[in-house]
Amino acid sequence: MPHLVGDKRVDGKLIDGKAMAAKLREAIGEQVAHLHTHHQVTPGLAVVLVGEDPASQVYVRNKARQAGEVGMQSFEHRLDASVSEQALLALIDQLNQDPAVNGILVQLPLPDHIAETRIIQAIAPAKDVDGFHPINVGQVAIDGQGMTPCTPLGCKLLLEHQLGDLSGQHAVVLGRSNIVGKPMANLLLQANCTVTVAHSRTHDLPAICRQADILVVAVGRPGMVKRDWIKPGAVLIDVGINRIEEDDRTRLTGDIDFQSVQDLAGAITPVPGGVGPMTIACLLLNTLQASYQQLNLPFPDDLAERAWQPQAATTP
Ligand SMILES: Nc1nc(=O)c2c([nH]1)NC[C@@H]1CN(c3ccc(C(=O)N[C@@H](CCC(=O)O)C(=O)O)cc3)C=[N+]21
Repeated sequence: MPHLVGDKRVDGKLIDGKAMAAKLREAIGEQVAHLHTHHQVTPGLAVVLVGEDPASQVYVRNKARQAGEVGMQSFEHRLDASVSEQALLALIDQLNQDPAVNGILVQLPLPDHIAETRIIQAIAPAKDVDGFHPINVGQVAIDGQGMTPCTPLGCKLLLEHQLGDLSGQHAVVLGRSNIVGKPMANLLLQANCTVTVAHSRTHDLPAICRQADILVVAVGRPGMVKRDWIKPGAVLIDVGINRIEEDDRTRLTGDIDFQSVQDLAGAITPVPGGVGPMTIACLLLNTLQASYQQLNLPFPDDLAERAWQPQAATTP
């Protein structure tokens, strides 16, 4: 049944992040080919993994593989969990200097003996495709022009595809991490939403969430958001990726109790197949953008929008 969000009609459907990410990667691939043909440049992404966390290994492998699939060069650096902060800083310095490397991602979390903030601050802001460096955080907060963190960027693109202009919508962001919640709130504010950031200390979370036309949930608690937290017709973005051991196998589930809210929502992202694939596609988008900027070429800002048009046409 159709619902109204503000004055916009949405229709209770799944937001297919996996399909949208595939289209976005296709458009990125065309742009990579263009750079190669006309500027003899192959964008390069360096991914650094410290330690052997199995989930991180899967993500890093996926990032490197998808970079290759769009025609980028990927450089994987795997370091032992016991590596010193100094050695990691030396590697980052080397990647900062390397002209073949346009983007650098250091997979988080890092082992306890390494100060994450020091590592993030060592990455050249122009190559910081995660958008975690204070220069980029500040620039995104000021005017949205900095390198934007991949997950919030992916969520914003999904929302704009669903709703068009987001002006005047009440967006509630549940979670206040530096990686998702805070940058998400800044992006939504930039897009003219009225933004509420709620978190574990917020009084009466359900009542706050019920006000949301747009609800972005990034708390890491499986199924926390229930049916009575939802305004009918709201667009729901589930950033949570929780691994649940069940009947001898691992199941992925989000922070929203999907079954209970599905028919009430205007639209909702599934887990898996929602925000996750868009996160990786946006990492490639940022790497492409970093390459353009390092070459002083104008970046086609509407790339994602065009990727999802019926007859995806890419122009130089
Ligand atoms: N410096 C840094 N940058 C990151 O962007 C970063 C990070 N560290 N550390 C870990 C988190 C996690 N993350 C995910 C990306 C894609 C999926 C993804 O594609 N998920 C699939 C399922 C994949 C699966 O089966 O596990 C989906 O939701 O459909 C998930 C998680 C990026 N992270």
